[in-house]
Amino acid sequence: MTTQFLVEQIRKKESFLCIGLDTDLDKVPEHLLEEEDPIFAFNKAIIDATHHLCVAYKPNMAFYEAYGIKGWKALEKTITYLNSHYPEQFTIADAKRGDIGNTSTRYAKAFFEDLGFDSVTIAPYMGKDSVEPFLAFKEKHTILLALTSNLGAFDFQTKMVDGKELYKQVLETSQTYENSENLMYVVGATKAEFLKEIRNIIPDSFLLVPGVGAQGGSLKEVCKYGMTKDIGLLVNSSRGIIYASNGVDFAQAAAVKAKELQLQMRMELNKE
Ligand SMILES: O=C(O)c1cc(=O)[nH]c(=O)n1[C@@H]1O[C@H](COP(=O)(O)O)[C@@H](O)[C@H]1O
Repeated sequence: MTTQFLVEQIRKKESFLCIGLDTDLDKVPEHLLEEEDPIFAFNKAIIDATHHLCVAYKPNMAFYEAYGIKGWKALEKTITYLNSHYPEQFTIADAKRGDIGNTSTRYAKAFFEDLGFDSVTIAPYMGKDSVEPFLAFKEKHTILLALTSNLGAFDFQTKMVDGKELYKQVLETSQTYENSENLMYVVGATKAEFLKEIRNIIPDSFLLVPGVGAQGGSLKEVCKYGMTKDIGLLVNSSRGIIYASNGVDFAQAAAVKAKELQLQMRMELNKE
Protein backbone atom coordinates (compact mmCIF):
# COMPACT_ATOMS: atom_id res chain seq x y z
CA MET A 1 0.00 0.00 0.00
CA THR A 2 1.27 3.49 -0.77
CA THR A 3 1.43 6.17 1.92
CA GLN A 4 -0.78 8.33 -0.30
CA PHE A 5 -3.53 5.67 -0.24
CA LEU A 6 -3.24 5.44 3.55
CA VAL A 7 -3.64 9.23 3.86
CA GLU A 8 -6.73 9.07 1.59
CA GLN A 9 -8.25 6.38 3.82
CA ILE A 10 -7.58 8.48 6.93
CA ARG A 11 -9.31 11.50 5.40
CA LYS A 12 -12.23 9.42 4.13
CA LYS A 13 -12.86 7.64 7.43
CA GLU A 14 -11.84 10.59 9.61
CA SER A 15 -9.79 8.14 11.58
CA PHE A 16 -6.13 7.30 12.07
CA LEU A 17 -6.92 4.47 14.42
CA CYS A 18 -4.96 1.23 14.37
CA ILE A 19 -6.52 -1.66 16.26
CA GLY A 20 -4.07 -4.02 17.88
CA LEU A 21 -5.03 -7.67 17.53
CA ASP A 22 -3.21 -8.88 20.65
CA THR A 23 -5.43 -11.89 20.97
CA ASP A 24 -5.00 -13.75 24.23
CA LEU A 25 -7.03 -16.92 24.85
CA ASP A 26 -7.07 -16.14 28.58
CA LYS A 27 -9.03 -12.97 27.78
CA VAL A 28 -11.37 -13.88 24.91
CA PRO A 29 -15.02 -14.64 25.73
CA GLU A 30 -15.50 -18.17 26.98
CA HIS A 31 -18.08 -19.14 24.36
CA LEU A 32 -15.44 -18.72 21.64
CA LEU A 33 -13.22 -21.40 23.14
CA GLU A 34 -15.59 -24.00 21.69
CA GLU A 35 -14.80 -22.82 18.15
CA GLU A 36 -12.33 -24.78 16.04
CA ASP A 37 -10.07 -21.71 15.80
CA PRO A 38 -10.98 -19.35 18.67
CA ILE A 39 -8.20 -16.86 17.85
CA PHE A 40 -9.39 -16.37 14.28
CA ALA A 41 -13.07 -16.37 15.34
CA PHE A 42 -12.29 -13.57 17.80
CA ASN A 43 -10.24 -11.56 15.26
CA LYS A 44 -12.84 -11.95 12.51
CA ALA A 45 -15.64 -10.72 14.78
CA ILE A 46 -13.55 -7.74 15.95
CA ILE A 47 -12.56 -6.84 12.37
CA ASP A 48 -16.10 -7.13 11.01
CA ALA A 49 -17.42 -4.90 13.81
CA THR A 50 -14.70 -2.21 13.65
CA HIS A 51 -13.29 -1.96 10.10
CA HIS A 52 -15.27 1.20 9.27
CA LEU A 53 -13.78 2.99 12.30
CA CYS A 54 -10.08 2.32 11.73
CA VAL A 55 -7.51 2.35 8.95
CA ALA A 56 -5.08 -0.27 10.24
CA TYR A 57 -4.82 -3.54 12.15
CA LYS A 58 -1.73 -4.65 14.03
CA PRO A 59 -1.47 -8.27 15.14
CA ASN A 60 1.42 -8.62 17.57
CA MET A 61 3.35 -11.80 16.73
CA ALA A 62 3.90 -12.78 20.39
CA PHE A 63 0.21 -13.53 20.82
CA TYR A 64 0.27 -15.97 17.88
CA GLU A 65 3.69 -17.51 18.36
CA ALA A 66 2.68 -18.31 21.96
CA TYR A 67 0.25 -20.93 20.58
CA GLY A 68 2.72 -22.60 18.19
CA ILE A 69 1.43 -23.91 14.88
CA LYS A 70 -2.20 -23.14 15.85
CA GLY A 71 -1.29 -19.53 16.53
CA TRP A 72 0.60 -19.17 13.26
CA LYS A 73 -2.36 -20.64 11.35
CA ALA A 74 -4.72 -18.18 13.06
CA LEU A 75 -2.37 -15.34 12.09
CA GLU A 76 -2.27 -16.49 8.47
CA LYS A 77 -6.08 -16.74 8.38
CA THR A 78 -6.38 -13.27 9.90
CA ILE A 79 -4.10 -11.54 7.40
CA THR A 80 -5.67 -13.45 4.49
CA TYR A 81 -9.13 -12.40 5.72
CA LEU A 82 -8.03 -8.76 5.99
CA ASN A 83 -6.39 -8.73 2.55
CA SER A 84 -9.36 -10.38 0.84
CA HIS A 85 -12.29 -8.68 2.63
CA TYR A 86 -10.80 -5.33 3.65
CA PRO A 87 -7.88 -4.62 1.29
CA GLU A 88 -8.11 -0.92 2.14
CA GLN A 89 -6.80 -1.67 5.64
CA PHE A 90 -3.11 -1.03 6.33
CA THR A 91 -1.69 -4.12 7.99
CA ILE A 92 1.18 -4.15 10.47
CA ALA A 93 3.04 -7.26 11.56
CA ASP A 94 4.25 -6.24 15.00
CA ALA A 95 7.30 -8.48 15.08
CA LYS A 96 10.16 -6.18 16.19
CA ARG A 97 12.65 -8.11 14.05
CA GLY A 98 16.10 -7.19 12.69
CA ASP A 99 19.21 -9.34 12.20
CA ILE A 100 22.25 -9.64 9.92
CA GLY A 101 21.30 -8.78 6.34
CA ASN A 102 20.99 -12.35 5.09
CA THR A 103 18.57 -13.18 7.90
CA SER A 104 16.63 -9.90 7.70
CA THR A 105 15.92 -10.69 4.05
CA ARG A 106 14.19 -13.92 5.13
CA TYR A 107 12.15 -12.09 7.78
CA ALA A 108 11.14 -9.55 5.15
CA LYS A 109 10.03 -12.31 2.79
CA ALA A 110 8.06 -14.00 5.58
CA PHE A 111 6.05 -10.89 6.48
CA PHE A 112 5.81 -9.07 3.14
CA GLU A 113 5.65 -11.91 0.61
CA ASP A 114 4.42 -15.05 2.35
CA LEU A 115 1.96 -13.45 4.77
CA GLY A 116 1.32 -10.30 2.70
CA PHE A 117 1.55 -7.62 5.40
CA ASP A 118 1.96 -3.98 4.35
CA SER A 119 4.49 -3.29 7.09
CA VAL A 120 6.55 -4.77 9.88
CA THR A 121 8.03 -3.33 13.08
CA ILE A 122 11.84 -3.50 13.28
CA ALA A 123 14.38 -2.92 16.04
CA PRO A 124 17.20 -0.61 14.85
CA TYR A 125 19.89 -1.94 17.18
CA MET A 126 21.81 -3.93 14.52
CA GLY A 127 21.99 -0.96 12.16
CA LYS A 128 21.92 -0.25 8.44
CA ASP A 129 22.50 -3.72 6.98
CA SER A 130 19.82 -5.19 9.27
CA VAL A 131 17.19 -2.63 8.18
CA GLU A 132 17.86 -2.13 4.47
CA PRO A 133 16.69 -5.63 3.42
CA PHE A 134 13.19 -4.64 4.64
CA LEU A 135 13.37 -1.25 2.90
CA ALA A 136 14.10 -2.91 -0.44
CA PHE A 137 10.45 -4.02 -0.79
CA LYS A 138 8.36 -1.67 -2.91
CA GLU A 139 5.14 -0.29 -1.39
CA LYS A 140 5.98 -2.01 1.90
CA HIS A 141 6.83 -0.11 5.07
CA THR A 142 9.46 -0.65 7.72
CA ILE A 143 8.42 0.72 11.09
CA LEU A 144 11.55 1.37 13.11
CA LEU A 145 11.45 1.58 16.92
CA ALA A 146 12.51 5.11 17.83
CA LEU A 147 11.18 6.02 21.29
CA THR A 148 9.06 3.27 22.77
CA SER A 149 6.14 3.59 25.19
CA ASN A 150 7.59 1.55 28.05
CA LEU A 151 9.66 2.65 31.05
CA GLY A 152 12.70 0.76 29.75
CA ALA A 153 12.85 3.28 26.89
CA PHE A 154 14.93 5.42 29.27
CA ASP A 155 17.57 2.66 29.71
CA PHE A 156 19.12 3.26 26.28
CA GLN A 157 16.94 5.29 23.91
CA THR A 158 17.29 8.63 25.72
CA LYS A 159 20.98 8.20 26.63
CA MET A 160 23.38 10.73 25.07
CA VAL A 161 25.59 9.37 22.30
CA ASP A 162 27.99 11.83 20.63
CA GLY A 163 26.08 14.71 22.19
CA LYS A 164 22.65 13.52 21.10
CA GLU A 165 20.01 11.14 22.48
CA LEU A 166 20.25 7.67 20.97
CA TYR A 167 16.67 7.76 19.61
CA LYS A 168 17.57 10.95 17.70
CA GLN A 169 20.61 9.19 16.27
CA VAL A 170 18.29 6.39 15.15
CA LEU A 171 15.98 8.89 13.41
CA GLU A 172 18.79 10.82 11.70
CA THR A 173 20.96 7.88 10.68
CA SER A 174 18.09 5.78 9.36
CA GLN A 175 17.10 8.66 7.07
CA THR A 176 20.40 8.08 5.21
CA TYR A 177 19.56 4.41 4.47
CA GLU A 178 18.72 3.31 0.95
CA ASN A 179 14.95 3.52 0.25
CA SER A 180 14.45 5.48 3.47
CA GLU A 181 11.17 6.77 2.01
CA ASN A 182 9.76 3.39 3.11
CA LEU A 183 10.47 4.14 6.77
CA MET A 184 7.94 4.88 9.48
CA TYR A 185 8.77 5.11 13.18
CA VAL A 186 7.35 3.94 16.51
CA VAL A 187 6.95 6.65 19.14
CA GLY A 188 4.97 5.75 22.26
CA ALA A 189 1.93 7.87 23.14
CA THR A 190 3.33 8.02 26.67
CA LYS A 191 6.24 10.05 25.22
CA ALA A 192 4.11 12.72 23.48
CA GLU A 193 6.19 15.59 24.90
CA PHE A 194 9.15 14.36 22.82
CA LEU A 195 7.21 14.65 19.57
CA LYS A 196 8.03 18.30 18.97
CA GLU A 197 11.75 17.57 18.76
CA ILE A 198 11.09 14.36 16.83
CA ARG A 199 9.15 16.35 14.21
CA ASN A 200 12.17 18.68 13.81
CA ILE A 201 14.17 15.66 12.62
CA ILE A 202 11.50 13.78 10.65
CA PRO A 203 8.86 16.40 9.74
CA ASP A 204 6.82 14.20 7.41
CA SER A 205 7.38 10.53 8.33
CA PHE A 206 4.43 8.46 9.49
CA LEU A 207 4.53 7.47 13.13
CA LEU A 208 2.97 4.41 14.69
CA VAL A 209 1.93 5.58 18.14
CA PRO A 210 0.97 2.82 20.59
CA GLY A 211 0.17 3.46 24.23
CA VAL A 212 -3.21 5.17 24.33
CA GLY A 213 -5.84 3.27 26.32
CA ALA A 214 -4.31 0.63 28.60
CA GLN A 215 -0.91 2.43 28.90
CA GLY A 216 -2.48 5.84 29.59
CA GLY A 217 -1.07 7.98 26.71
CA SER A 218 -3.02 11.06 25.61
CA LEU A 219 -4.39 11.25 22.06
CA LYS A 220 -4.74 15.02 22.34
CA GLU A 221 -1.07 15.50 23.26
CA VAL A 222 0.04 13.15 20.48
CA CYS A 223 -1.94 15.16 17.92
CA LYS A 224 -0.78 18.50 19.28
CA TYR A 225 2.90 17.71 18.79
CA GLY A 226 2.90 14.91 16.22
CA MET A 227 0.32 15.67 13.53
CA THR A 228 1.57 16.80 10.11
CA LYS A 229 -0.19 18.30 7.08
CA ASP A 230 -0.75 14.72 5.88
CA ILE A 231 -1.67 13.57 9.40
CA GLY A 232 1.43 11.39 9.76
CA LEU A 233 -0.02 9.39 12.65
CA LEU A 234 -1.38 5.92 13.21
CA VAL A 235 -2.51 5.65 16.81
CA ASN A 236 -2.82 2.12 18.15
CA SER A 237 -4.95 0.74 20.92
CA SER A 238 -5.10 -2.99 21.59
CA ARG A 239 -6.48 -4.08 25.00
CA GLY A 240 -8.51 -0.89 25.43
CA ILE A 241 -10.60 -1.86 22.40
CA ILE A 242 -10.57 -5.61 21.93
CA TYR A 243 -11.26 -6.54 25.56
CA ALA A 244 -13.99 -3.97 26.19
CA SER A 245 -16.27 -6.89 27.10
CA ASN A 246 -15.76 -10.63 27.52
CA GLY A 247 -19.41 -11.45 26.99
CA VAL A 248 -21.26 -12.40 23.81
CA ASP A 249 -21.39 -8.68 22.96
CA PHE A 250 -17.57 -8.40 22.82
CA ALA A 251 -17.38 -7.26 19.18
CA GLN A 252 -20.06 -4.58 19.61
CA ALA A 253 -18.36 -3.39 22.81
CA ALA A 254 -15.06 -3.14 20.90
CA ALA A 255 -16.82 -1.09 18.21
CA VAL A 256 -18.12 1.31 20.89
CA LYS A 257 -14.57 1.84 22.20
CA ALA A 258 -13.20 2.24 18.67
CA LYS A 259 -15.95 4.75 17.89
CA GLU A 260 -15.01 6.80 20.96
CA LEU A 261 -11.44 7.10 19.69
CA GLN A 262 -12.57 7.73 16.11
CA LEU A 263 -14.76 10.64 17.25
CA GLN A 264 -11.82 12.18 19.12
CA MET A 265 -9.67 11.71 16.00
CA ARG A 266 -12.31 13.34 13.84
CA MET A 267 -12.23 16.35 16.13
CA GLU A 268 -8.44 16.54 15.90
CA LEU A 269 -8.54 16.23 12.11
CA ASN A 270 -11.04 19.06 11.85
CA LYS A 271 -8.66 21.31 13.83
CA GLU A 272 -6.15 21.08 10.93
O1 LIG B 1 5.66 -1.65 18.29
C1 LIG B 1 4.63 -1.54 18.97
O2 LIG B 1 3.53 -1.65 18.47
C2 LIG B 1 4.78 -1.11 20.37
C3 LIG B 1 5.81 -0.23 20.65
C4 LIG B 1 5.83 0.43 21.89
O3 LIG B 1 6.67 1.28 22.14
N1 LIG B 1 4.88 0.14 22.79
C5 LIG B 1 3.88 -0.77 22.56
O4 LIG B 1 3.01 -0.93 23.42
N2 LIG B 1 3.86 -1.46 21.37
C6 LIG B 1 2.85 -2.50 21.11
O5 LIG B 1 1.57 -1.87 21.01
C7 LIG B 1 0.56 -2.66 21.64
C8 LIG B 1 -0.02 -1.88 22.79
O6 LIG B 1 -1.09 -2.57 23.37
P1 LIG B 1 -2.10 -1.92 24.44
O7 LIG B 1 -1.27 -1.35 25.53
O8 LIG B 1 -2.93 -3.08 24.86
O9 LIG B 1 -2.89 -0.86 23.70
C9 LIG B 1 1.25 -3.97 22.04
O10 LIG B 1 1.13 -4.89 20.96
C10 LIG B 1 2.71 -3.57 22.20
O11 LIG B 1 3.58 -4.65 21.96
